[in-house]
Amino acid sequence: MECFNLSKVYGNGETAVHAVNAVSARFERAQFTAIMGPSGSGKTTLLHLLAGLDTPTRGKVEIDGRDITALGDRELTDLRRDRIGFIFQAFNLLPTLTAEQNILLPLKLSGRRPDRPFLDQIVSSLGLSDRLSHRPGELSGGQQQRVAVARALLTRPAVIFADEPTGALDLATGRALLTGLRDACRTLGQTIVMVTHDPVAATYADRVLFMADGHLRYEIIKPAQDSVLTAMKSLSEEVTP
Ligand SMILES: Nc1ncnc2c1ncn2[C@@H]1O[C@H](COP(=O)(O)OP(=O)(O)OP(=O)(O)O)[C@@H](O)[C@H]1O
Repeated sequence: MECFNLSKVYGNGETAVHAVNAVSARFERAQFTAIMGPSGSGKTTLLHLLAGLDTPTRGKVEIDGRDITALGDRELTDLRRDRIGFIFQAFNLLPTLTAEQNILLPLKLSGRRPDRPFLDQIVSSLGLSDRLSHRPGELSGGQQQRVAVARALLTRPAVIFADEPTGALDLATGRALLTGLRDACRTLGQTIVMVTHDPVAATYADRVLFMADGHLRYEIIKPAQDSVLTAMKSLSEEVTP
């Protein structure tokens, strides 16, 4: 996946906000990228533009070599369903379906058959085997989050987008989730893009992109906690006069 000169402006005239400003970046296959930056720096907006959930004011996004900003609504919906996985903080599970039905729903909607051995592998690696018949309301926050991860992985999407995926989880569950994402990236070749405020979560990624005021400012390859903290500190000092 790649984006070129991507910009998003909200509003116009004096009140215009350049939420994302001329961002170009490449996200390789099997690469796990974390996006960090101060509050309001444009992280979520960038994620939404990359995922085709929002349309840019300028620039373009290519997934699998296709310019998604040039697609019609129908094609974009198909692409999102078939090639993109989402893990958001509000897990978007359907309350009336069981965990298993929730996991299988995207495949069902696209008329594809589930790969049972693959489903079993994902479910057991996420520790959900004995929870499949539960409805979301009968699961803990961490379990619901893992159901959302299983649902995202099962379709074998080209790219998985995660917005603060560990935000609502306790430490151990959060770490398990990040390990699961990193393993999926390695073994299934998925591209992962994750917005996070947590410097420890960022160290699970292959690289961290730092945003400030809508711009991409730094890139750290193979992030360690101290290099991430140093970059965060220097950005927040720039932003807070
Ligand atoms: N729908 C919108 N209309 C107007 N302004 C918006 C809209 N969405 C976001 N913004 C503005 O764009 C800027 C970037 O917002 P964004 O949510 O992308 O930041 P963020 O880095 O994800 O922040 P946080 O870490 O607080 O979640 C902010 O100034 C925000 O107020």
